[in-house]
Amino acid sequence: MANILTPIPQLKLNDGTSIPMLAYGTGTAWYKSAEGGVDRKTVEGVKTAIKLGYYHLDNAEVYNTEPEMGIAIKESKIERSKLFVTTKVITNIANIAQAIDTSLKKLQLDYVDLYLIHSPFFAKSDEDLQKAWAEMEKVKASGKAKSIGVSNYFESHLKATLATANTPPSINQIEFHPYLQHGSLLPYHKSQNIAVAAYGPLTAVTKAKPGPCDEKLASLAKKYYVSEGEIALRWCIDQGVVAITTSGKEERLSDYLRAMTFSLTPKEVKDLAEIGTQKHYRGFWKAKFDENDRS
Ligand SMILES: NC(=O)C1=CN([C@@H]2O[C@H](COP(=O)(O)OP(=O)(O)OC[C@H]3O[C@@H](n4cnc5c(N)ncnc54)[C@H](O)[C@@H]3O)[C@@H](O)[C@H]2O)C=CC1
Ligand SMILES: O=CCc1c[nH]c2ccccc12
Repeated sequence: MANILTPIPQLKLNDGTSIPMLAYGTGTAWYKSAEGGVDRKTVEGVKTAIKLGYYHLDNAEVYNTEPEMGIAIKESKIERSKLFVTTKVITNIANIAQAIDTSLKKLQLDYVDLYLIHSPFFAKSDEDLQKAWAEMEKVKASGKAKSIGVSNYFESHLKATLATANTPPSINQIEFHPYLQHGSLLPYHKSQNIAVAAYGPLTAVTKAKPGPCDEKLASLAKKYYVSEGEIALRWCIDQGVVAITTSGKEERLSDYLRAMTFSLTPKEVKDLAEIGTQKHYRGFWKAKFDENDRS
């Protein structure tokens, strides 16, 4: 089993802070459909991740796993400053000031490193996006979030937000893998100095298999003596994109860390990207994207 021999690289955000480029999320394999008692399996999952060196933890109010993450952090006895904790707001988007307080209480933290608007689909107009963003800026000013950002935003949502923002979003967390590259969205982020984080980074080797990338992923895995999943994670990181993954299996989580021990060449990144355009696959928020597509 691999341990964290090579440190996880950090990406500098536009507000001067740094974010670890590999994260452990509690939204997919772990989320609870309703609030309830503490789920010890989730607590142990987060503790295992921290033990292995996953110091970037991703959460959201809708996952109902903030209490478990809070307990895991406490029980891990890890220094707060070593962790990078993200959470997101959507259910309580109408009262962001209260939502951050509730999340912090559940997480047993004084601040989060990153606070995100989970999706733009609550907004009926650009003004709704702009008002919500102004509330996010207040959260940052209060010190309850070191950085603020968005998730699942199209270019049009970012443009509307930037039109009135005093502080631009630091990051947009989107589904990103070879089968969902979003055309010009990544270059747009670069032009605005907004970072990108990928959820679902393993999709090409899990849910979207079989696909046109299979052969390339297999040959790269053979070349670097790693699994195809580690190639998929590296493909994000080598493009400057933060990868957010998860697993309930310690061995798998440990293996993902091998993605920190090599890099793909620019040609390998490009080849996989080109092959990936032959297939389109979206795993999350499908109905919302179909309904709202104005990209
Ligand atoms: N902002 C947003 O709207 C969203 C955010 N997220 C965040 O991203 C995190 C990761 O999202 P995922 O889509 O789960 O990431 P992912 O694409 O890395 O997939 C991880 C899943 O793949 C499974 N897996 C890994 N290797 C496998 C293999 N060889 N064969 C079969 N299955 C395998 C793992 O057990 C795990 O369940 C979430 O926990 C959440 O924190 C996820 C979805 C939406
Ligand atoms: O964050 C995206 C995926 C996800 C997992 N659990 C929920 C609950 C409600 C909305 C989205 C999600």
